[in-house]
Amino acid sequence: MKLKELLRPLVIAKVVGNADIEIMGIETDSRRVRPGHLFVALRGFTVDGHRFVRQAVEQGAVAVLVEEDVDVPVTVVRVPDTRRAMAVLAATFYRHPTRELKLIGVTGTNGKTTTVHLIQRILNDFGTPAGMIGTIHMQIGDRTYPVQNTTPDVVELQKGFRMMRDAGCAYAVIEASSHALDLGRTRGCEFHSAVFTNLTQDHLDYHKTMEEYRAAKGLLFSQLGNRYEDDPADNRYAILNADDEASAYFARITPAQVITYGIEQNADVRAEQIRQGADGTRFVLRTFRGDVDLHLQLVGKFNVYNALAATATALAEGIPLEHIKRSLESVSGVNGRFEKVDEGQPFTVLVDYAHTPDSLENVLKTIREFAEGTIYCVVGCGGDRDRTKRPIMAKIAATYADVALFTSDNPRTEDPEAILADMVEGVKEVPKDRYDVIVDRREAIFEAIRRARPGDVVLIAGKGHETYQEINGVRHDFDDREVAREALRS
Ligand SMILES: CC(=O)N[C@H]1[C@@H](OP(=O)(O)OP(=O)(O)OC[C@H]2O[C@@H](n3ccc(=O)[nH]c3=O)[C@H](O)[C@@H]2O)O[C@H](CO)[C@@H](O)[C@@H]1O[C@H](C)C(=O)N[C@@H](C)C(=O)N[C@H](CCC(=O)O)C(=O)O
Ligand SMILES: Nc1ncnc2c1ncn2[C@@H]1O[C@H](COP(=O)(O)OP(=O)(O)OP(=O)(O)O)[C@@H](O)[C@H]1O
Ligand SMILES: N[C@H](CCC[C@H](N)C(=O)O)C(=O)O
Ligand SMILES: [Mg+2]
Repeated sequence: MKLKELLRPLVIAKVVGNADIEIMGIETDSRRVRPGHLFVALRGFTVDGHRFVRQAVEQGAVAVLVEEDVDVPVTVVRVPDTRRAMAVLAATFYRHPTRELKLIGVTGTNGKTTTVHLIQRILNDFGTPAGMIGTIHMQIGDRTYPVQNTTPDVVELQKGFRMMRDAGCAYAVIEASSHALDLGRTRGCEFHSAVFTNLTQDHLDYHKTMEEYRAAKGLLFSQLGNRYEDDPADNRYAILNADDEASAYFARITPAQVITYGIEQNADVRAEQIRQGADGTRFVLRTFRGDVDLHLQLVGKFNVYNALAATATALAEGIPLEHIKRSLESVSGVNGRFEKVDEGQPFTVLVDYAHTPDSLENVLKTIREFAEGTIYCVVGCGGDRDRTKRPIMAKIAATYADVALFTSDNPRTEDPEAILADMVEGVKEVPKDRYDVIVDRREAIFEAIRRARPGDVVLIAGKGHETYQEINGVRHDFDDREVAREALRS
């Protein structure tokens, strides 16, 4: 696309140089710039992208988008805010793919990945192909692509949506993290539906207060648009958890139609007579399109919520309840969520991505419902993230497990011992025989498995599907499931 065409929707832009040039791609990282690219300089949390303008040009950028004058031998486009301008340019460059796709966004503290997975499964099974972007990867058809963030930045998103469209997708289902919403990574995305899972403590390092955190999530609902047409495909829906008090706020700020789901409160889609068993969870699913008995292979009340959210979303799309039931019942699990590691040992080993107080408590309570013996919980907290959740998570582990082994998660740039000291603050009142501190995660996993006796359960929490451990900016190969398997074999 010609630069001048690309710039047409931008109201305030000062162009120095030739705008009659072809732009082959938009890039925000100088290291990835290729000949023909437009380089966008963003002021980041750690560095100012304007520092890399020269490098970008040396690598072949034919134009740069900046907030300050720079002296480079290519076309310079100066705008007041490169982040905002980039959102406009990316949507224009990729020809507004979210106008040709129905975009469903899922937000909430916990359950986004699981819910996105369930919605995508139902849509695909029904014959309406859906691409997906989230914590684990981007998926289009049988192909997966790595992602750096749960919700990638503006350019990657638009590019991903265009790839989905080219691959024949009718839907895109994405996780919308609060960081992404707050940082404007979803600008230019025209959402068809927005789904809310729940709001509990996390990320207070970034959002400071729960109100700010809620407001960030609210952006997804206020951005929804308000079409009410005869064609249901053009309607907009907000799918809200009736059992979470934040939903009232989202209902207030969204112009879209509201559909509620829940267990405790009266809702449009509800679960009744929930029964947990060794082979999953059974319940009666009551909806505005009829009732049905459901047998989820997923365990835990929290997964009933995820299934309800997915059901409400799919019903809004006109998918028959019988199809929804069949799809949900066929899901055996989600990568790194309540995943069993089985080497034939006489006790249970589970790897789960719980890395917030609420998810850890839910998972441990679920285990308590079926555990016959001692429950061991190996858990740590990530560095460079919400410090205030550390003592709370430690207290939860030591309360709901019989023995907690505190260890490292991804220390990132923090001192692992200091993170553990924050955690131990939370268990001052707890008897010392209920917890231990083992800094090295591998050793902690080995120790828990060494201690386990027949009938016991070992929960390894916090890293789920992750295949690395980030220490001092370096990602080392590390997979809880692999390490557990090694421990079980030794
Ligand atoms: C705090 C935060 O969100 N940071 C994001 C941000 O990085 P940053 O601002 O530090 O970037 P920076 O390093 O200062 O660089 C500034 C600019 O210079 C460019 N640059 C930099 C170096 C260079 O040599 N050349 C160059 O051009 C960079 O590409 C960038 O455009 O922009 C990057 C590119 O989009 C993101 O990958 C990065 O996410 C980091 C990895 C991160 O950990 N983010 C977390 C907090 C996050 O967003 N998490 C949520 C999920 C949370 C949840 O719900 O659980 C998520 O959506 O992933
Ligand atoms: N609806 C839910 N409510 C509370 N906890 C949940 C729920 N669904 C899943 N969990 C727990 O939270 C963990 C993370 O689930 P999931 O990956 O689906 O959430 P997420 O919101 O995508 O997380 P992230 O913010 O890291 O992307 C699971 O391993 C499980 O322990
Ligand atoms: N999306 C979450 C992932 C946390 C995963 C956990 N293993 C950690 O490193 O804290 C975050 O960025 O806070
Ligand atoms: Mg996720």
